[in-house]
Amino acid sequence: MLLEQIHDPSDVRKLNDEQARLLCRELRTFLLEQVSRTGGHLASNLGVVELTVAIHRVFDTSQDRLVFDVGHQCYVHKALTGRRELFGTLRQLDGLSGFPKPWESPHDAFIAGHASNSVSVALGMARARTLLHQHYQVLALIGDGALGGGLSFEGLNDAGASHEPMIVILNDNGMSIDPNVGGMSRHLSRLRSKPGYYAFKKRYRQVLESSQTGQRLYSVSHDVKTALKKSLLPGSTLFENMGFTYMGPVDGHDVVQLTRMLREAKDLHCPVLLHVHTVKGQGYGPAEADPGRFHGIGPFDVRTGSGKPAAPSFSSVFGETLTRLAGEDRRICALTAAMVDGTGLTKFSKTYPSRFFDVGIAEGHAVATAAGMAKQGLVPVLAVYSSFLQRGYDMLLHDVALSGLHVVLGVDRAGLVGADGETHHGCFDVMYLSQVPGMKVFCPASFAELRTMLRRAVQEETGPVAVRYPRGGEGAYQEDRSDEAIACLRPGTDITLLTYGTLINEALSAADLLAQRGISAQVLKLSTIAPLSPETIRTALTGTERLLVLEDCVETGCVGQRVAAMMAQLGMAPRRLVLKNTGDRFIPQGSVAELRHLCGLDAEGVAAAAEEAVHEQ
Ligand SMILES: Cc1ncc(C[n+]2csc(CCOP(=O)(O)OP(=O)(O)O)c2C)c(N)n1
Ligand SMILES: CC(=O)[C@@H](O)[C@H](O)COP(=O)(O)O
Ligand SMILES: [Mg+2]
Repeated sequence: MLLEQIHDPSDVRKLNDEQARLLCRELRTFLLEQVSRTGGHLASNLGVVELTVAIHRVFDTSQDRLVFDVGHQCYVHKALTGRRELFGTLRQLDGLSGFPKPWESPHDAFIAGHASNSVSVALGMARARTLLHQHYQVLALIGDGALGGGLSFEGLNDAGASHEPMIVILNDNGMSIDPNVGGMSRHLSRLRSKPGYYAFKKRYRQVLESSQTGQRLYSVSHDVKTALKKSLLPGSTLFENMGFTYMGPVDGHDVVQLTRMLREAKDLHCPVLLHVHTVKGQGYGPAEADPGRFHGIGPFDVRTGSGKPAAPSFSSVFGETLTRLAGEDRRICALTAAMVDGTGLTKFSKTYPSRFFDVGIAEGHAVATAAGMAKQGLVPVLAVYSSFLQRGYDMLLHDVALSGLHVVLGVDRAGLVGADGETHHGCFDVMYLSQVPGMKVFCPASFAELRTMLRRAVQEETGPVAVRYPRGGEGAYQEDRSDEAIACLRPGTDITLLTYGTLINEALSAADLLAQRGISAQVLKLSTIAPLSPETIRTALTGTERLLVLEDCVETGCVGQRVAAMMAQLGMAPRRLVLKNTGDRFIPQGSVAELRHLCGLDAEGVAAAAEEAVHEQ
């Protein structure tokens, strides 16, 4: 196999065109074999096989800087940069990351995970190169979905006018996770339908430059050039108008043509945008037919394309409940920032299409537009992953909270998410939501509680309100005690275990373990983590000598710190306080169970910490 002889990208640079084509075929087989075993972001990677090989034929990523946007499409790059043999550990604890990680390889120029920052980062690198008098190429590889995010426009706006030599490679497959949306997406689809655009433009330049009249005309003035271009090339691209040299659209599955175009782009020494047309899932029938399902997929059977059927999850319960609520109130609208299926909104989108808005990868915009809807009398419900909502923090404060608007947030993927790792864990929302004045934060611990809390958030609340829930399903706790601000699920005398959300399952199991060790643990469950009422704290925690607070968020700003401060202010500080959380650090990838264990948030870890606290004098 040719792939087995590729130990380093320098081996790719030695390949002739025929060998490059063969390598692409082998890489597709490799991706299918590997990802079908481990799960991962398959469809996007199948789509960039030729593009990645072409990049490595032209550039040396140990020196040149290749900045991935989102980074979920980096598998081929990893396979070609000495990490092929690690694919059996993909997205597992201590294994190969599914995203670029500079600490994994010098070929990974920058960390990635969240969309739309690549042009900005690449421009920063290009500026550093120029100011430090260094000589390397800078590339940003961005998908059409990520291009729709506002940050991309800020990057393009700056980069286009910068004159910095850099190449933005736009991987346009017409898809985000779902079909791409928005005006930019339409602009791209119009460009895609003119595959001869770049070739025609090149010919037109050659013709003008070769005749004397043409040369005179071409060099007379910018106005003449622009007028000529406009008359000959109606619909010149937004990118050109921003200051980029536009190349494309080029067939993203023709490795030879791609190589040629990249070489041309490299020689231009200015901001270039290379528009590449690819097919998401290319070369694997089931993924081409259903790229959304194969965007991020668990292990599956390559022959049939089928995997484990989806189990009920907090997201699916959220979507069902919201669809039901929307049937009762015509003011209810659902919004998503490009995560229709992930947030459980597929059914809503089909049942109430006129009240469903996929705004693209634009979380800040989603929050602000929800504010506008709320101000004018609608009840907007934005379902958004916790880590992506970080993008909307200012809009939460400025556009929603300052006016006390009734915007409902379904904060999905709260807490540890598992295999996506550092960039995707929802470990910050507890802190940043709790500090928004007027924000109420509900934390369901079961599907039943999610149903009740979402109904309450939509129908009874009047200001900003968030319902936060994790990735996946519920545990053994399936009751609905959401009416109680603090529910006592188990009485005990030696120590109180206080928690919220699905960590209640770990707390209850820890109490069982402690009982076996002769320790009596009280287990309390919070329904709301913001605001926290001093009265509730006083009533629930009176007489508690030892308190352990269990949470899957960072420590600074966690509920435990707030409860402790409140208790101190009430003059009832516990004799011993233990805060169990993810700490002030980034948590790596792994299964949720492994990561809970790593952070001491599993039953065993909690029991051990509680036991130590009880035995401490
Ligand atoms: C800020 C942010 N919002 C949402 C996501 C989730 N997300 C990951 S990939 C993706 C689609 C990206 O589409 P595109 O850039 O076109 O890449 P493709 O998968 O089509 O190759 C989305 C919405 C994210 N990673 N970051
Ligand atoms: C790359 C990315 O950001 C998304 O595809 C993310 O991996 C989705 O995560 P879920 O699997 O939790 O929906
Ligand atoms: Mg795309």
